[in-house]
Order: sequence, then C-alpha cells, then structure tokens
Amino acid sequence: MPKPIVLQLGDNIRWNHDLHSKFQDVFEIRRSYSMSRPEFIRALKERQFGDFFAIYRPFWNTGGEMGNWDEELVSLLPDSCKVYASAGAGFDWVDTAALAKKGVIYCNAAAACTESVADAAIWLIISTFRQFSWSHIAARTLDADAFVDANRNLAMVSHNPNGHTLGIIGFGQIGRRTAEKAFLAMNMKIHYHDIVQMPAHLEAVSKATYHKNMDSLLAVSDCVMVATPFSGETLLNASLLAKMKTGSRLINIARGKLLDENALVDALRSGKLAAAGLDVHYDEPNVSPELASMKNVEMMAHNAGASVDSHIGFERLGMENILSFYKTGKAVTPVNAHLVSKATGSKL
Ligand SMILES: O=CC(=O)O
Repeated sequence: MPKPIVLQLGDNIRWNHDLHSKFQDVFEIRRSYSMSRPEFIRALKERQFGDFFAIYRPFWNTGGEMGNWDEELVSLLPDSCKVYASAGAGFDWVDTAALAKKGVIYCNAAAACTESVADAAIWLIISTFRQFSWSHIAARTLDADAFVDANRNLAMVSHNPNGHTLGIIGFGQIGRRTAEKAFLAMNMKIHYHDIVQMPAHLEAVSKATYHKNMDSLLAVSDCVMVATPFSGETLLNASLLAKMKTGSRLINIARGKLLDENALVDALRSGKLAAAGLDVHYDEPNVSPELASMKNVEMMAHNAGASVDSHIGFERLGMENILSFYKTGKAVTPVNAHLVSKATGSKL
C-alpha cells in the first residue's frame, strides 16, 4: 500500500531528525518549500503534491510565503486532506472555520512556545514596573547626560512588582504559565478574565481570581496583560483603557491588532497609564513611532516565543499531531475540532 502523503511547508527539519525519520517511515513527504502564492495556487490546482493527507509546517520563519490560509486556498485542498499542523501559537492567519467546513483539523503549537512566551511576559512585566526601558535607552545612547538623568530620576517612578495585582485577559496555557511564574517568583496577586472560568485545580496553581466581567478585572489590576487569540476585532480601545487603574501598566504578548495603539499613546501621554510592554504591534513589521519614542514603553520585535526550545517543540508537536491523528483519529492540540465535528458530524 502506498504511504499517505504529507505536504511539508517551508524549510528542512533542523532538530528532530530521529522523529522525522520515523515520520517518513509512515508518510511520504512532498515539499512546497517557499512557493509564492501564485505558484502555490497553481501547484494545488494542478494537484502537484498529489492527494495529501496532512499539511505540516515545522517552523514559522518559512512556509508562510503563500500568505493567509483563507477560503481561496482552503477551497483548493484535496478532499484527502484531513489535518494541518503548524508551528506557532496564534492562528489569525488561518481560517480555521473554512478548514473545518472542508473537514480539516487545524492544530497549533502553543504548547511548544508557552515557556518562552511566559518568560518574555515576565520580562515585560518587570520592565514596565521598574521602567527599565528608560535605563536601557539612556545607557545605549552613550549620552552621559541621558545616563545621569536616568541614574538620578528613574527611582522616582520605579516600583517592585511584588504584591501588585496582575490582571490577565485570556487564561490559556500562556496566560496561566505567566501567572504561575509571577505568583511564585514575585508574589503577584493573579486575577483573570476569560470566556469561561478555569477549573479550580488550574486556578489553584497561582491562586487566581476569576472575573466574568472584563471591566472589573481592569479596575483592580496594577498591570493588565493581553494573552488572548485575535478574533478579528480590536479588544482594548480607548473606552476600555479608560477603565484601567490610573498609573497602571499594559502588556501585550498576543497580537498587535488586539490593542488600539493610538488610544494607548493617549493613555500614556495623559499619565492614565504609567508604562506599556509590547511584544506585538498593530502594523508589523512597522512599529508606532510615537510608542517607540516613549521611554516608558518597553518593546520587542515579536520575539516572545522565539527560542531554540520553541523551534524544537514546534517541529515535534507538528509531527506528533499528524501521527496521532493518523493512528487514533485524535490530534494532540487541535483548535477547531468542535467546528469539524459540527461540519462533518464526526466525533473528534
Ligand atoms: O506569535 C507567535 C505565535 O503565534 O506563535
């Protein structure tokens, strides 16, 4: 019997050669490498990859050159395609509902980068409480006056996170791991808002308090962290920022479009917010020049999840998802299984 085909997007495997070789015992791998959108569409239309069973994207640096996985691309998938396993936590670039209608399970890899993103979140939290970006900028400009200014004056606005309240919007794996670290390492009080309350044993890890209502979370938090997937709409706009505590801080490690950056600029300028820490930006790869010029804004180039450890985990989890789905009909980290069940009537 011929082996089922897996379409591998992007570069070669870099780390998990043993698992990849076992993967190849089970599947025939076909490659699209880094085809542009027109090339990829032509290849799908001409069935150049055959009737593949799965799509596998091991890392996020390559394999995304065809652009967003919208209706146009999804409609071109062969009926044989049942699972798409990709690197990365966020899936705002994939129409998971359209995949579900086609009967394709989409699996993300948040589990593989949770540790890296949570560490980066802790760094942003510390930096915003202590206003370390001011200190970085002053030291790196090689300007002695700026150095002396930061050296003398930063202490006036710098606070220890210890004992302060961290309010987390989105208590998934990344939100919970950040909460655990902040609770254990810095004795922060953890509050969270999510669509549903987490089971008691998950709250117990960081003694977390649930807020059904986001406004009440904003009202008690000394630092609000956004850790929820992007659903297509800006979440934190001017009216929600106005509900935050005066002098509090805002962290975004999720997606830039969840936050109205102009409203954030106004909130920082007016002193409503003391500081912000941003891994992600509204119009990546462009960064807001206003925010970039503020010494109380810590920022990164969307690197929170970027580490060798995440890369190793992304490769593995993708293969494990496809193998598990092939062998048992169940994926390890599906995100649209409920939609696929609804569309196909199958129980997944
Ligand atoms: O932003 C990073 C990811 O989606 O994993």
